[in-house]
Amino acid sequence: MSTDYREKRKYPFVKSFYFALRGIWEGVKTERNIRIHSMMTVVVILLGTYVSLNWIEWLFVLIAVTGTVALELVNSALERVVDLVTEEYHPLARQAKDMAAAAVLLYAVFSVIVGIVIFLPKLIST
Ligand SMILES: Nc1ncnc2c1ncn2[C@@H]1O[C@H](COP(=O)(O)OP(=O)(O)OP(=O)(O)O)[C@@H](O)[C@H]1O
Repeated sequence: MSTDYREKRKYPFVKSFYFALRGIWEGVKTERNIRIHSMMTVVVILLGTYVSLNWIEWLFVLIAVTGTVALELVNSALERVVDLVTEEYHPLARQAKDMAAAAVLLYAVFSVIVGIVIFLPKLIST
């Protein structure tokens, strides 16, 4: 990659927005976990509407679901960067991928706890 390319790389805001949307689309297209979490996001939003969450509950639920998908995207981006740097086995590559996966796992546990705390009492009482 030449320095020249970096100097020219000043895109307007709308174009940067387009790149981000393209990143979401690439993630959904190529990563099974992102597809699963995106579908779960839709299900959770429908369920939240059905049980009439209040605004604080919505806030927690949205932080949980959007955070999970966002972290999955970062994890997938990091996997690609690692694969770009090396296709050989390398302890640092392993650590980088394992740590990124661990971040997703931790956040997924938080999301499940949020889901249980908010939805379980409502579903039991309906
Ligand atoms: N170049 C590498 N060097 C060392 N270990 C690696 C390397 N690439 C992958 N690994 C190990 O294999 C694991 C799985 O890596 P991989 O790239 O297949 O991701 P993944 O978790 O299967 O991703 P996904 O299923 O989300 O696509 C990593 O967490 C890491 O422990």
